[in-house]
Amino acid sequence: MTVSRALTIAGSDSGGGAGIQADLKTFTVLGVYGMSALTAITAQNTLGVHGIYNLPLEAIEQQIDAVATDIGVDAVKTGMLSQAPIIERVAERIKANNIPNLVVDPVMVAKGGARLLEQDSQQALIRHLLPLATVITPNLPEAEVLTGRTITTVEEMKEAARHIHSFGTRYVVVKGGHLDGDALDILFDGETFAEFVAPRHETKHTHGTGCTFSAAITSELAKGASVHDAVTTAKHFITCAIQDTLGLGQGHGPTNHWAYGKRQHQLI
Ligand SMILES: Nc1ncnc2c1ncn2[C@@H]1O[C@H](COP(=O)(O)OP(=O)(O)OP(=O)(O)O)[C@@H](O)[C@H]1O
Ligand SMILES: Cc1ncc(COP(=O)(O)O)c(N)n1
Repeated sequence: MTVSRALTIAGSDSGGGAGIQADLKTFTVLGVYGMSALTAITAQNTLGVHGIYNLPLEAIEQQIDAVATDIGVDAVKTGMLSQAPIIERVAERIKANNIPNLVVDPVMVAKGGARLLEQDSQQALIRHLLPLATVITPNLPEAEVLTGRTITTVEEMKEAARHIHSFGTRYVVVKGGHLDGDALDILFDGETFAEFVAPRHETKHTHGTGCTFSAAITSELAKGASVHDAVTTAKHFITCAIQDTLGLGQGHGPTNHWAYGKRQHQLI
């Protein structure tokens, strides 16, 4: 039996809705063997982030090298990388281990408002990580930071995708979760745009949607899918996960990682 292998390089969310935990759940549901390299431990629940503890660069490097040199990695995603030295070290180890199919989720601020990427480190993402990336998946506030422009329309999302593509990333997905109306995401491959639309579901339980979406893209790339097909599956996965809410916690609760599998099962 051949198994596809995916690695997440991200922070731990003790509440289980975002970060490493969301990624590993997504990998498992999509039938991919999941591995992790932790960059930080957060004390977090649905009400917010209560503490952030970055791991030493040495520990981050050893985790990436350990899995890459033995088990192998078919696709990798990055999530919370909170400081420029962490970004630089992660980029260096991805390159040194020749890890293919890099999906960058440029996590900057948690839903509750806590800063997960230091402001003076944003340029390091552009300089060190984006040129290595197959796909980058900014939400609107992240796309605004990366481009220095305000984004309020689909046309402006497309302009932002063009701008971000010029940093060297092969594909750009600008997520429209923060706009009003349908949940519309744009995929740009350097020449053409594709749109992925789902009805907006009115819910406060959207903690970790970006992590889950990018982990689903990573899973599909690990299995050999094209970027367009990977985004199609990821959109379906996250739409199911948002619609079939678990209602956990007193604040922004997690999405439902089982929902996509349940839906597929019902279709059989
Ligand atoms: N209320 C909603 N209903 C349906 N789809 C949504 C909703 N909110 C977000 N989405 C979709 O979820 C995916 C993630 O987008 P979003 O903009 O929420 O990412 P994000 O802000 O990075 O998430 P997070 O910061 O929570 O990790 C996108 O495909 C987006 O269109
Ligand atoms: C460890 C970690 N990684 C990523 C997020 C972003 O998710 P959200 O924006 O939904 O809070 C988070 N809160 N925690």
